[in-house]
This record gives sequence, structure tokens and C-alpha cells, in this order.
Amino acid sequence: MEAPLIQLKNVAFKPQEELILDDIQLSIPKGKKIRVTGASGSGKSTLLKLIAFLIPKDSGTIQYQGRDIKEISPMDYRKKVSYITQTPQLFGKTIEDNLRFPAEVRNESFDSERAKQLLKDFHLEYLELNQPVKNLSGGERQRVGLIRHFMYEPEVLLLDEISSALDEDLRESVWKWLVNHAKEHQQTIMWISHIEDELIQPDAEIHLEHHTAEWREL
Ligand SMILES: Nc1ncnc2c1ncn2[C@@H]1O[C@H](COP(=O)(O)OP(=O)(O)OP(=O)(O)O)[C@@H](O)[C@H]1O
Repeated sequence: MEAPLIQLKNVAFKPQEELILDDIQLSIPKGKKIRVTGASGSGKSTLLKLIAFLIPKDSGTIQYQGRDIKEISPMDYRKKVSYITQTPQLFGKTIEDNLRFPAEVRNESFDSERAKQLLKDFHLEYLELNQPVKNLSGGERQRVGLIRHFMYEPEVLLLDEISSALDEDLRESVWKWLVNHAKEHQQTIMWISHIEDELIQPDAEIHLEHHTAEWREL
């Protein structure tokens, strides 16, 4: 059997001694589409942030391709595993400032053709790269934030209610793109939210309840 892409062993998250997640055991294979479910406050966002190494766990281990994520350089890990939130922080003045950022932190050159193609893929072809971000609508900001993660090809996408600000048509089109793209590039996608239930058929589900996680093949 193929080794899991991501493995959580005995993972717990207990900030200030408050138990949020406990004894999490998960083996996540490569290339799957995985929905994360559970009641409000059950720890869905926390689980994705732990996997993204944005917050530290209190015990247990998280491995990526058999390596403890603590041993992987944060820059390399961010390139492989992208956590995308519903309210992306845009910075700088222009759209280009935001899309250039992933290349800038790696001291690489900015691929403006790729940026323009992505704007087109997300139905933002009417925006110029030098356009200021301050006047963008919620849905435009969400998509610029999303595009930033595709300036490099991530291996894992952790999507935290990413399409909340998009209307129905746009949501459908963005998800179609994400699913096709993930298939083409053998990406693993995990997402939180029920809004997408009609748009994307998961291969598996992680259900959070009573501080722990259950893996369900669908
Ligand atoms: N750093 C922290 N310190 C203290 N409590 C935290 C911390 N991070 C998360 N929590 C708590 O952990 C619980 C789970 O939060 P989380 O955002 O992961 O839930 P969720 O399942 O994503 O919820 P929702 O569906 O409402 O977005 C909440 O009670 C939250 O207040």
C-alpha cells in the first residue's frame, strides 16, 4: 500500500488547557478530495491550521511524506501545502503586489503571464495587474487571495470556507476549476463547508466530534 501523504499520530490541541482536539489519528492519501465536517466549534479550522503548520500542536506528530513537518523548512512546506482562508489578507497597493509575493519571498522572478492567465481563469480578466486592491469587492478579493496560492503549484490545498463571498455562478465556476486543476496536477484537496456539497463529490470525509476525528471513505 502507498504510504500516506499526511499522517497525524496522537495529535492534540489544548490551548490554555482547554481541550479542542485530542488523540487525532489520520492517514491522508495523496490525490484525494476530502470534505471536513463537524459542528460549529468542533475544530475543523484548527485541524487544517495544524496540518498547515500555522499553529503548533500540543502533542503527537504530523508527518508529510514520512517526515515530521517540524523538520521541513517553512518555506518548502508553504510551497507544498497551502492553507486558504475565506478572508485573505491582501497587502501592498496593487494586485501585482499580491501575486508577486510568492516569487519575491523565494527571490525568483515574477511570472506575469501566469498571473494574467489565472486572473482569466477566475473571471477577473477585466482587472489590470497594476489596479489598486483597496477598491476590490469581497468576491474579487477572495479570488485574488486564491490566485496567489496558484502562482506556484501546491501539492495540498486546505480550503477554509473559501467561496463564502462568491455568488452561485462564480462559486460553481471556481470549484470546477479547482477540481479539474487538482485532478490534472494530482493535488490533494481538503475543504470545510457545506456550500460546496452540490458542486464537488468527495472521495472521503473527516468528521470531527467529541474532540476527535473519524475518517470515512465515501
Ligand atoms: N488559539 C486558540 N485558543 C483558544 N481557543 C481556541 C484557539 N483556536 C481555536 N480555539 C477554539 O477551538 C474551538 C474550535 O475552533 P474552530 O475554529 O477550529 O472550529 P470550527 O469547527 O472550524 O468552527 P466553525 O464551523 O464555527 O467555523 C473553538 O471553540 C475555538 O474558540
